[in-house]
Amino acid sequence: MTDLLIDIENVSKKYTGADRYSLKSVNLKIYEGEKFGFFGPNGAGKTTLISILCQILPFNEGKVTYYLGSKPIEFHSIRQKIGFVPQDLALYEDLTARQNISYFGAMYNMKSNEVRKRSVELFELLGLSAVADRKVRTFSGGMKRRLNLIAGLIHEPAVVFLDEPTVGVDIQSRNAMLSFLKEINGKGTSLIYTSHHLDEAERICDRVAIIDHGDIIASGSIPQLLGENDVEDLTGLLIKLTGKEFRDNV
Ligand SMILES: Nc1ncnc2c1ncn2[C@@H]1O[C@H](COP(=O)(O)OP(=O)(O)OP(=O)(O)O)[C@@H](O)[C@H]1O
Repeated sequence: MTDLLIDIENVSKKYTGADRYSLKSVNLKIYEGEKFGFFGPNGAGKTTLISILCQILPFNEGKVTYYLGSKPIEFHSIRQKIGFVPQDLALYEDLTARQNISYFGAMYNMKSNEVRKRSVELFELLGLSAVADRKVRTFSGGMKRRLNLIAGLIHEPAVVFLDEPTVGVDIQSRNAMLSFLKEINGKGTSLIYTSHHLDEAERICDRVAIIDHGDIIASGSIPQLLGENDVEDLTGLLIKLTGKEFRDNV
């Protein structure tokens, strides 16, 4: 087993004014170099958990410990090594793609020549070289998603949190994004990911956790969970474990 990366112990979250917990005593260990996925119905708690792990959101109870080279480390010491690709696009529509990435690079304290060099590589890999000097507001949804991915990865983080990174994109964009994520994972970047595209998850993830009503109801490798539950794929697993009822109309 590789080194521990994040240890989540009894983490609970109740939003201010809410009458129930969005996460209920969540326990989970994530290891260095993993491609780890959170899956579950709408409102299950995936974004809440990812936001807590990125320290964008506080939690009420429990503990999250981060590790580097198997030693516990304060989050602020590894902040620069963390990338976040949010579900809501974090882009400036009136800036060009290149200007957006320069902004994110500066936010991560990168030198401007470093940002330039890396953005040329990433624009090429994700098919944005020809439009790098166009304003983002002229971009298609797929182009914006690809740029959103570059924005979260420009500083070559060791760990990347991705909250539905491919929502609303076509097969071509998705394919380019997934190949790119696999490539950086092959070079050592840990990926912590959530999506409603379960076929995509099957391509990407080593291990998964299924969340429902703020509880982790199963976790393990995909083959292990499919075998234990006697189902063929992640869709079958999710339906078996979380049922067929709608969850977002309460
Ligand atoms: N700011 C907030 N204030 C109050 N409740 C919230 C807030 N954000 C989320 N919630 C609630 O917390 C629960 C978990 O929401 P969360 O967005 O984490 O789910 P999710 O699994 O990411 O859902 P989806 O798949 O729809 O994105 C839901 O019941 C949601 O209504």
